[in-house]
Amino acid sequence: MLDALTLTRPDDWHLHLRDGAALAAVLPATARQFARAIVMPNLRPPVTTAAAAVAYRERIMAALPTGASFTPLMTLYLTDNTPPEEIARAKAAGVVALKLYPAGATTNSDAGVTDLRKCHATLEAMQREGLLLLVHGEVTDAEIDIFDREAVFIDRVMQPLRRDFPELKVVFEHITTTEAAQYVAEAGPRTAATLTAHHLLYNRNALFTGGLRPHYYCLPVLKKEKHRQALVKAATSGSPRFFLGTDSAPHAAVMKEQSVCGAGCYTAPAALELYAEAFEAAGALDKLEGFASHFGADFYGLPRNTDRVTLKREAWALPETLPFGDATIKPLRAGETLNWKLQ
Ligand SMILES: NC(=O)N[C@@H](CC(=O)O)C(=O)O
Ligand SMILES: [Zn+2]
Ligand SMILES: [Zn+2]
Repeated sequence: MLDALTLTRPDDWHLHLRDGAALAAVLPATARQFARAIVMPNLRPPVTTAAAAVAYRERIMAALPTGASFTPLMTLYLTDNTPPEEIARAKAAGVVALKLYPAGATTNSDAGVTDLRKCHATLEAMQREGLLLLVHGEVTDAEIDIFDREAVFIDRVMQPLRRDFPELKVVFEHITTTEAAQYVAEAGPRTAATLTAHHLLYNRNALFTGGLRPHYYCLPVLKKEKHRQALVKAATSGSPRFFLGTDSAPHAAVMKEQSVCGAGCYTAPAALELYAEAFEAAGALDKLEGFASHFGADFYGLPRNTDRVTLKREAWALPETLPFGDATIKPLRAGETLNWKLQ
């Protein structure tokens, strides 16, 4: 049995860092594990301009613990009204991607896109300038069953998008279904997907074990076991178009433990350990490095990291709660034992 695993330092290709005291509380956990992260723009108000992204990047850099080496990769929040001219400004400012939130699909998505046809000129500018499009892939129609919203999104949005913008690089974020895994596997070199640790480890039973479990509620919501198995197969396949994106999405414990609970799982404190557990359960630890440390950088056209990290087989307990500004936060698996530990 393998007792230690050394990998190229990984990157997180889908991360929520929030702002202010929350940012200061969660950033060290990510900076300890990852060299870079794609930082989601769904703040209140959302990050919709190059100038706002630059200011947000400065707040992130100011919140970094001294001595930490971490590079935030910035994104803009696409709206119906993002002007095509903003794309050149974004590129010049070092922004690497825009994020498509269908309006109302998830946490802080009210300002999202109501109809992608309104964004054609902006998508053309992105294709021309080489900025990526990152997609929260769920339709929002209330009449569509919540467990089907990702599959329906493929037919209604993804297929036309790929047809109209074949050169655009698109990342189907946090995929949760057999349909999405299959779509990405067959879609050609300019379409990729991120996979979270929680969607690799859990099916929807986790939401209801012994009672309603708000800390397992995220969007897209956990699916049936057959979907989880398809995701594990994709992640461990060695295909360079499936890579790590934690979607670590911190919400204060008091907000999660409410009659109406916000969507998001906080996985940053043990992200790599959780992925190692999922890959080990599939007998595929040898595939973890490509998934966590190589394929994302390759798809984004960025250099791979050169430093290394080591995971040791060691039992340790995640704290029950962690500080979160004036509040507290419960990481996924709070109070439970993990079997891998990042050194
Ligand atoms: N994944 C989630 O459940 N929540 C994310 C938003 C998102 O990524 O959809 C958040 O910002 O809290
Ligand atoms: Zn999302
Ligand atoms: Zn997210």
